[in-house]
Amino acid sequence: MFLGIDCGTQGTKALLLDASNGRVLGQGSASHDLISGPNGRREQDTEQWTAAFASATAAALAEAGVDGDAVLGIGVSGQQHGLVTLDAAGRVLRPAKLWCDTESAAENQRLLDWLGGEQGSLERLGIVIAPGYTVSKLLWMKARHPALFEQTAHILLPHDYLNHWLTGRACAEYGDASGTGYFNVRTREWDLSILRHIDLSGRLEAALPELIAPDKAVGRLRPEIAGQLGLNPDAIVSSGGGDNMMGAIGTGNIRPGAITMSLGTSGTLYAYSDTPRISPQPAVATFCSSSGGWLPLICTMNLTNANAAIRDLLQLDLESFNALVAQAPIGCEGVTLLPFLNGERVPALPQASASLHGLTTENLTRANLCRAVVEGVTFGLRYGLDLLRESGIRSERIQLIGGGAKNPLWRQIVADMMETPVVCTTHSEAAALGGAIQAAWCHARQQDADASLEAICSRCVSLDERTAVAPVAESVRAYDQAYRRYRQLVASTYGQQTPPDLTPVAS
Ligand SMILES: Nc1ncnc2c1ncn2[C@@H]1O[C@H](COP(=O)(O)OP(=O)(O)O)[C@@H](O)[C@H]1O
Ligand SMILES: O=C(CO)[C@@H](O)[C@H](O)COP(=O)(O)O
Repeated sequence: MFLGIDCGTQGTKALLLDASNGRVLGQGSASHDLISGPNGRREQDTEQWTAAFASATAAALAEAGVDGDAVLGIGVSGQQHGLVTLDAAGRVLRPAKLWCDTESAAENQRLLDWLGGEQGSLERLGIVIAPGYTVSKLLWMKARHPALFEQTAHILLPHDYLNHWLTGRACAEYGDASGTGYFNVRTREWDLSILRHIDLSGRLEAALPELIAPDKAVGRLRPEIAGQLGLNPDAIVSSGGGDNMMGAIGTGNIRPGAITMSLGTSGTLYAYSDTPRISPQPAVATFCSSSGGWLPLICTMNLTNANAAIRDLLQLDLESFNALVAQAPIGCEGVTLLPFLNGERVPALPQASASLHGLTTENLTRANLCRAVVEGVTFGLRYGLDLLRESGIRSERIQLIGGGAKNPLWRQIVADMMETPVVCTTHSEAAALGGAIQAAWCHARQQDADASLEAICSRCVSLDERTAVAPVAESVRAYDQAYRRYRQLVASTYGQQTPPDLTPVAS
């Protein structure tokens, strides 16, 4: 039995997997709050993660009716890029600064200039550092919290922090490390010089966790944690990884040929590659995978959070919101919402705010507003898919995961807007499933050095053909029109900030 945990932005999900037959025996979840502040601050208390870990795990074990002693391994997936700082005694110094925090966008620009711009960043790191990546948070912390910065003895990503809490060991693996901005994705090594540029004292280099390969164990549970969680003290903790890397494993995206799209707090799109094929497109982040290869990825910052903002404004529950989306026609009778509430990573508009266009007395309806936000966030992913395809990535189908994938209408919107068939995997909590699968792989490798991840994925991952939808020609044409309008509006609203490849296309 293996436990997969996914510490996402809005909550933690736990899943108990019988890896011998691929059956998911139990699941649990618990939510987190965001600390929002001025200038795009988005932080979270790490105590919420550990508390949510414990309650989601208890719920999964209870649903399965399984004793925690039966758990042989745990794999932790976590929201990428967040910064957790610990002092020498292992105490958390301040709330975790998250992937969606744009407060350090100016620091990111300064670091990008130091790297020699997008080209310099690509050459040196294999990725273009973007607002939200860990590295700019370090520069921000040095300026804003110098006393805490001086006490920093460990710099960890969210899932590294949870692994440290579980085992007492500070480790990192390549996939999540590649989203820090101080890691070379080609050579899979830390890039020390950017850390030295931030701080000459050597403090940051000394605070780096040890890198391990994705099939290696971080260690075993600390006895007090095993007791607290009611888990087997001999259970191993696998390397874990970023939620997208674990989502790739949990959708079987460990060989070239598939594209996974996640509709979570963020919108992501990624495909496995067995070589570090660095995309010349700055928006495509060629991260490492947590299965031995690479994972070119696109991430939009505003997705279900933007839906939630409109839902809250109109005081709607999820069901009523989805019903209103279904009532409005494609294109929302001319209403377009550019959903960049907290700046945006793809398209690269870190300083943008959201805007609403095309309102008239006739079309200003709740249904059009609800649909306009769903269309607006999905257009960002359409732009991302075009960039991924321009980088040479092909796939005949999109595998859809994340909370939003549960909505059949959104699945059809994705199929029509991307002009590509869509299908969900049987288990929508793909990142938690990926964690459990990786733990099973790591456990198997301890007995047999050749144990294959592919064999476990083929037992545990399947597509749910009942969710399969194909694009409808008439809708594809209607979205194409609406997407042209979206591009024109981005260009006219954000002017010179607009990425050159997002300028309007001729009709
Ligand atoms: N049926 C649905 N239709 C639309 N959105 C949904 C549906 N079910 C869940 N969601 C949204 O999915 C989001 C959570 O997705 P999830 O992938 O768990 O996020 P994260 O991992 O970022 O915490 C929530 O904002 C929720 O409103
Ligand atoms: O920043 C990225 C990817 O680069 C995000 O995808 C985060 O990893 C957050 O994920 P969710 O909470 O939306 O799952």
